[in-house]
Amino acid sequence: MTQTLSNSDAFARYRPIIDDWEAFCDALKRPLPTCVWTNTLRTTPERLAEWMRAGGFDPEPLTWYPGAFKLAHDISPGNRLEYVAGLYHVQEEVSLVPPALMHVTADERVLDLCAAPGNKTAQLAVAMQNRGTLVANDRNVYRLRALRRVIDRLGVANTSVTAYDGANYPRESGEFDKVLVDAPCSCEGTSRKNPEVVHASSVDYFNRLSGTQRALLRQAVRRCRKGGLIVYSTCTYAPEENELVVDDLLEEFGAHALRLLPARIDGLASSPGITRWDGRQLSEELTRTMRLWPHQNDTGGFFVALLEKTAEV
Ligand SMILES: C[S@@+](CC[C@H](N)C(=O)[O-])C[C@H]1O[C@@H](n2cnc3c(N)ncnc32)[C@H](O)[C@@H]1O
Repeated sequence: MTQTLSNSDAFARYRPIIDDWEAFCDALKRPLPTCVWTNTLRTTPERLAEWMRAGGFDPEPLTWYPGAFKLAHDISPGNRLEYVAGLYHVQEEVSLVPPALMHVTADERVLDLCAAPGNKTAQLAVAMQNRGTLVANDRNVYRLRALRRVIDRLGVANTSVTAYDGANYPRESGEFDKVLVDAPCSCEGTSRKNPEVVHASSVDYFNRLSGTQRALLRQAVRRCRKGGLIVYSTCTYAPEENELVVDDLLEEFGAHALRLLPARIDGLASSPGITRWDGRQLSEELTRTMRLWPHQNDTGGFFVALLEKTAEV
């Protein structure tokens, strides 16, 4: 007989670190709203909102992210001509957070180390207004095809694509002002749209993934210039893949070379990262990281750390 594992059973280990367990469980039972953002290379949020209303959508502007709109969960915005014409992109609201914390500008050199299928690359390229240099890397060449389709549709022209193992990203690529590590993870935070992730999770699996995650974050720090920023993110709850990874890297590089900056966004509810897990005491600095639980903003779940490299390593 197949046993059905409910979300609340699977995630019970997180009960002590969730501010409102009942609200968390209720949120997981609800369908996930859809979210779109304006491609400001091609149009304005006002015109996009008009087209959406004319098409029978009821776009609700996100207060914390200019040009993005929440739509009802049963809408298919990927079927519209405006989508094909690259006037907007469809992306889960909480997935907008890591690039938003990077505050990229048009004169920077930016590396997206785990970029496919390109949602955050597209967001960064548009935020840079198609200027500067953006490198989108992923070791999976099949997933890179999807990334190319996304950036072509949106008219992105400042992005080069590479297919290295990010853990060995070549030194010859030079230094970057900012590096994003949107790491491969156990994806627990996507259970509202992919219920099967609940069955795949185990502490062994988290620990296996965390080896790759440490290696990717380590290389991101190396490839970043002194004074530059690194964002580490996952769409999972497991502390083994989040605070524990960041804590290890803080210790490895030392306080003189790497420090956490507060990861917070006005208008977006979040919780601070944890400083104790499974008997292990972590750096107090970890409270500067950001946990986004599904019930806080009616989204999926995410973890984000914002790091500054303060010395050559
Ligand atoms: C969470 S997904 C990235 C999602 C993407 N940032 C976006 O917003 O569309 C993680 C990606 O990491 C890639 N990946 C896994 N191991 C990698 C490695 N060692 N080096 C580079 N990319 C890797 C996977 O192929 C996958 O595309």
